[in-house]
Amino acid sequence: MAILMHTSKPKVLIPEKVSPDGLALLKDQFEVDEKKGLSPEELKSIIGEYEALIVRSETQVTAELLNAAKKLKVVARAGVGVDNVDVQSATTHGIIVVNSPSGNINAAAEHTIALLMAVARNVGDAAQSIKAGKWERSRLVGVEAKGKTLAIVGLGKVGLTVARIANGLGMRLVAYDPYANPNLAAAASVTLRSSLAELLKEADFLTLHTPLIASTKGMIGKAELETMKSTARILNVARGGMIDEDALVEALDAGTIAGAGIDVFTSEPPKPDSSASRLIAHPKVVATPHLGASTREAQENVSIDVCEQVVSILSGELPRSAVNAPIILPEEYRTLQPFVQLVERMGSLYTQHYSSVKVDAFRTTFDIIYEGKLASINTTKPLFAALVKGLLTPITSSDGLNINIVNAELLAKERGILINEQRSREDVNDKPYSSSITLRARATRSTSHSRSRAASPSASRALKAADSDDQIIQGFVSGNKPYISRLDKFSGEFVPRGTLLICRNYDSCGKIGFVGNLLGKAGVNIKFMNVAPLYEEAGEEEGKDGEAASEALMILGVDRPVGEDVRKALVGPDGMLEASVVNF
Ligand SMILES: NC(=O)C1=CN([C@@H]2O[C@H](COP(=O)(O)OP(=O)(O)OC[C@H]3O[C@@H](n4cnc5c(N)ncnc54)[C@H](O)[C@@H]3O)[C@@H](O)[C@H]2O)C=CC1
Ligand SMILES: O=C(O)C(=O)COP(=O)(O)O
Repeated sequence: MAILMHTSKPKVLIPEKVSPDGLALLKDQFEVDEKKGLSPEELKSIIGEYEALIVRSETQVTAELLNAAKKLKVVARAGVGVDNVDVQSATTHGIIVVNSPSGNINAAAEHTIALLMAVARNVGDAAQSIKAGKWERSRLVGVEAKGKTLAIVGLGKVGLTVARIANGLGMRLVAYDPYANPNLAAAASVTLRSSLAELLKEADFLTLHTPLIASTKGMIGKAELETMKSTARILNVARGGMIDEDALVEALDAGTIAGAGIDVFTSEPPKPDSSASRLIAHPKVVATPHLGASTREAQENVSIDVCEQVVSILSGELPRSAVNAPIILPEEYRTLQPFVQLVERMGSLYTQHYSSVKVDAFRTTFDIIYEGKLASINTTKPLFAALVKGLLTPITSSDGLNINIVNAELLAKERGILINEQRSREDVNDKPYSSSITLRARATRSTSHSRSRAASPSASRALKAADSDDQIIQGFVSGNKPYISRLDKFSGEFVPRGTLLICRNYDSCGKIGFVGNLLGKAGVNIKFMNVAPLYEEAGEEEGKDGEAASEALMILGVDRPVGEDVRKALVGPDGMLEASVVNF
């Protein structure tokens, strides 16, 4: 079987300014191309070479760009908002989108407070005036934050951080967020309002902290502005497009809104004569060029956060903050990660071993049984994906198929693979591990539903009842290392790593010498060898001389790939019954 290997380092494209702190993590393993100022056409023409793309808010990651991306496995957004990424299209292509959900929250919240104070005390106007040689003390009298009502729309991570800082300024805090956690709101001294209309009426300062989505687009328009106090000031460090820029300019001109501090615009950078440009030019507006996340600290945080995730994804591990995949809790992540590796290797061992010993041995109906502690975890989706990846990667082109938690279910279905997930409550207290996994390929196609989660009373009872023609692989994790503990009817522990030669033979003298001799002639060194005897319930078979003979499995770790000619030469009347070569 052809095993595909990368001959060159995977490539990562960074078309924007991303802090070098994270990029340093990539440079050893990947080819990192920082290419700023690319036009959409230029980006499209080169994206096909890259496995990872790291962006901030300026690069538009469109469906058209993703269509041109032949090898892309991850789009990493070094920040929070993914409104510049076509996440749906990425999902369709099996491309994981990750972001840094908390790396720049503090920066965005502090910038909001900076704008609040700047607007309250006319800092922008005063700075320009004094630089122009003026001394306008009476025109530039401001207002205090203390005692004023800060109305927050969107009480998520940034909104809550703004609330906590504003609480320290002595502001009265109210918020509108239909999905807010009331306990977190109360702990931050925020009173929740049940409608936006109610909130707007009482705002001295209004600040927006929602994502730009259908329900927030244009949420502050002419009609909303008209319900606000004429002394109210508006802040936006979330996204352009949530406030109608023309309506705000009109209200500022008419004096029905007192001022605004704006960091984000409908077009960035603003086009000349656009509504964004008019808003920026307005004397009552303090404007900044999308600087919310632009602190050294935040850029370092988000860069390290997403680069670590790029490394994880390109190494076949789970990302921490996938936008288009189920979120794995940190404690679950720690539990699952070694099992993800185990399951992927079990799947890969299955495909490589069985299709090597018998061409048509690959089956499409599998039971995967989680036993012990693993049986009580909430989500097994990453394990399911790892199994599909392990099963299919050895028989597909690694460039053509990018299997991950986003698309595994769909790909399994497309290939007619049924995976029936079961949880066994069987006690594993007498074992040297707390969880184990059994993969069973059924001899006949079952009608069971893919990803069904039937709880099985006991994995070993289920296996005892199994068809003798079922193919079985069992494994466990110990000290974070994956072990295979059973392969078919043989039990014996080995680590699925490097190149393994797996031989089935009658347990008689001279077999080890036979294999060693042949491998030696082929220049292959044996690094280690394990012998796996028959599993306790498996019976003995008749040897070639008619006597009852016991079979055993020999697992040899070798230092280089074993050619198909050598593998074939190992099998014969004086040698092995079967031999397979497996690469991890
Ligand atoms: N200017 C900048 O450089 C930065 C901007 N941001 C932006 O700030 C915004 C908030 O970010 P996070 O706090 O991290 O997000 P988050 O997801 O933690 O919070 C968003 C909140 O908005 C609420 N929400 C959603 N729809 C709503 C609706 N229709 N009405 C009221 N509330 C609604 C949600 O329930 C959630 O609590 C995002 O748009 C993000 O892109 C974030 C960092 C830097
Ligand atoms: O994280 C966000 O949502 C931001 O808006 C920050 O954008 P930036 O990375 O500074 O282009």
